[in-house]
Amino acid sequence: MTAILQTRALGKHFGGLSAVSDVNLEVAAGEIHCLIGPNGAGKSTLFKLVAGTYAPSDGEVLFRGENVTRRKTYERVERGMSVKLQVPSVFRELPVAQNLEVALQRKSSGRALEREKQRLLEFLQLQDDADRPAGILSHGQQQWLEIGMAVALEPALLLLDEPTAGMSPFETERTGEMIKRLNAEGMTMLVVEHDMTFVRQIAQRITVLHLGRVFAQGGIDAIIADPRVEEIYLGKGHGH
Ligand SMILES: Nc1ncnc2c1ncn2[C@@H]1O[C@H](COP(=O)(O)OP(=O)(O)OP(=O)(O)O)[C@@H](O)[C@H]1O
Repeated sequence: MTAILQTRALGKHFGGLSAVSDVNLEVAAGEIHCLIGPNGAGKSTLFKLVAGTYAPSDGEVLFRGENVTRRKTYERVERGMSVKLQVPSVFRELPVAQNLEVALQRKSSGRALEREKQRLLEFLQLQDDADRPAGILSHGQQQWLEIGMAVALEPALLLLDEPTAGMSPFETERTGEMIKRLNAEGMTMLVVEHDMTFVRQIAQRITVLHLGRVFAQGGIDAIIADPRVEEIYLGKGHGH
């Protein structure tokens, strides 16, 4: 397995609270890797450590073989990471197409940019909304637009924090299809997600966090069949 992303004994504490401890995560090039776990397990904190939003208290982050632990988010983006956070942060006043242009300008210009913009609008099924302000799109469409803006950077690794939060089952399923299509084209994904139906739809490998630590790791079938994983979701794992 070639790991595109690795964390080594990664930890983050906030004062006396250990949000993430001793996490060794490996994301293989080409896979869709989901990060799951009960509320407060440390998923968002780990995500922010990988993205460079937080500096770790302990340990290292390696991306494409390079130690990026001290690198800022934009430096990680320059090296091929792209991040979509949980809350959509599109430019609400700007038309949908122009939002994509802003992102595409980092990689292309002229006719190539135009072509790529059309391709993305189609991919996101937002062609009919291209000239409307992004702020009037539905919540789900805004999430898609933001995925499109992250994808515009042509990342090797796309980080998605709860991409289906607030979506209807129909929108959730379509989001899964989009993610699988991007993955089939070669993009590696690390996805934090609560919705297990969605995780089943997309995940190839899963890391389960519990109380800030890696609780289980493996293929989707093994994780779903693991009674210990079910227990922590039911809350029985607490206090031991
Ligand atoms: N900025 C912060 N300052 C202090 N404590 C924090 C901070 N961020 C997270 N925590 C704490 O760290 C722990 C892990 O939180 P985190 O948000 O990473 O978990 P999570 O698995 O993403 O949870 P959820 O599924 O509810 O989003 C929690 O106890 C949380 O209260």
